[in-house]
Amino acid sequence: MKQLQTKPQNGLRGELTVPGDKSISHRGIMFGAISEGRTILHHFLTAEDCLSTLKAFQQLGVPIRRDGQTVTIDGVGLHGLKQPTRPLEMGNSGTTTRLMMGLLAGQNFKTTLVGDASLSKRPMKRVSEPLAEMGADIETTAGHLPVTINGSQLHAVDYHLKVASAQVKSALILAALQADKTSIFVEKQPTRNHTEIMLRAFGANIECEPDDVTITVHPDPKLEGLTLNVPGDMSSAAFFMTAASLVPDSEVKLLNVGVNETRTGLMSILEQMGGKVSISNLQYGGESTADITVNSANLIPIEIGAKDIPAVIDELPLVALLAAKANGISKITGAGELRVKETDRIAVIVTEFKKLGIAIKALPDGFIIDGSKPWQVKDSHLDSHGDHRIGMVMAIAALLVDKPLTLDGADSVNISYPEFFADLATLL
Ligand SMILES: O=C(O)C1=C[C@@H](OP(=O)(O)O)[C@@H](O)[C@H](O)C1
Ligand SMILES: C=C(OP(=O)(O)O)C(=O)O
Repeated sequence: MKQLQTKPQNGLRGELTVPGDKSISHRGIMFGAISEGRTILHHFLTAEDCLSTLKAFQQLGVPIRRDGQTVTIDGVGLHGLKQPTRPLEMGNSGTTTRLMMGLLAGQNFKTTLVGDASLSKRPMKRVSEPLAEMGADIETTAGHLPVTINGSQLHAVDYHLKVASAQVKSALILAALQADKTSIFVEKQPTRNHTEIMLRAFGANIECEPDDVTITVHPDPKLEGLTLNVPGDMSSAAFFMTAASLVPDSEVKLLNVGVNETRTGLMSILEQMGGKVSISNLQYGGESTADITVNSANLIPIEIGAKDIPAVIDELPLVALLAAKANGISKITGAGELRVKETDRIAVIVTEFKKLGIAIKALPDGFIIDGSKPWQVKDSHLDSHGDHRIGMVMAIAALLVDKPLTLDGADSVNISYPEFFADLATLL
C-alpha cells in the first residue's frame, strides 16, 4: 500500500523526459529480430511489458543485449527464428501476445504463448480468427491464452478488420509478410500506425492509401537492421499533461515526446476543453517528436465518440479525470474497447472515482461525468486493480484532494512506467 501525494502546496513545475514509447519499443525488438544485421534501439522502454517482448525473442534464438536503455539486436531474418524449448511468457502484455501470434503463425515450428491472470482473460479470437482466414493453425483456450500456434505456410487475404485495433492490424501485417502473395487490409478506423511506418523503415514494401484505412502488404521483404531513437511515450507524458492542466499554478514541459498523429488524441481533447497546451522543437521524421508545454487552465466539458477513440485509447482514464474537473457534463461513448484492457477500465474507473465522490456513471461503451459537482472523499483506500494506467490516473487524481489517500497495487506502474512516482516527485 502506497501513501499518495495529495494536494501539493504549489503547482507542478519543471521539465521531464518521459520513458520511451511502449508501442515503438515492442516493435523495435520484433522488427530488429526478423531483420538481417544489427539493430540498435536507444531510449528503449525498460518496463515489464517491453521486457516480456525482449525475453520472448531471446527464447526464439535471437541474440539481444541490453545495457540500460540501449538494446542491441543481431537480427536472424524473417526465416531465422528457432523453436523455443518452453512456452513463451507474455506477462501482462497484450501487444506482445497479439503481434507475436501474427508473426509466429507463418513460422515452421510450434509455439505456445502463456500470460498472467489479467492477460489470460483478454480476447484472442480477434487475432486468431482473421489469421485463420490466411491459413493459420492456432488453438486458443476458449478464445484466450494459453494459445498454441502451429506455424504453417500462409496465404494472402483481402480482409476488412472487425475491431479498431492496431494490435490486430499489426498481427495481420506480420502474417502477410510471410504469405504467398500480396494482402490488403482495410481498417474500421485509422489506428496507431507504428507497424507500417517502422516496417517500411526496415525495408518492407507496405503501401498505405491516402484514405488512412487501406494497407497493402507485399510478402517476403528483405528487412535490414537500423539504429533507432525511441521517442518519449505520449501515453506516459499524458499523466503529467493532465496533472499540469488540473493542479492550479502549474507549468510542465515534456521533452522529446512522440507526436505521431495517431497518438495525439489527448492533446486535441485538452485543447477542445480549453486546456493550455503548446508544442515546440518539432522534429519531423517517420515518428515525429516535439516538446509539449502544459499550463493549468479552467476546463469546459466535452463529448467524444467512436471516431475520436483510437487516438486516445490508453489515455481515456485521463480524459475521464479531466472531465471530472470541467465545469459541466461530459460524455464519452464508443469506447467499449476499454472493457477488454488489463482490467474492465470502464468499471474500475467508475469504482475508483466514486471513492473520491466524483459524479460519474458507466455507460456500456463509456462514461457520463458531471465535473461541476465538488468531490468528496468517501473511501481513502484507492486501488489500481493491478492495472498500471489505473494506478497512475489515481495518483494524479490524488493531487486534487486534500485528505490522505493510499493506493493498493502501486507496483503495477512497472508495466509501462517504472519511474512514474519518482518523475512525479520531481515536479512537486
Ligand atoms: O499496437 C499497440 O502497440 C497498442 C494498441 C492498442 O491496443 P488495441 O490494438 O487493442 O486497441 C493500445 O491500447 C495498446 O496499449 C498498444
Ligand atoms: C492496453 C495496454 O497495453 P497492452 O494491450 O499491450 O497490454 C496499455 O498499455 O494500456
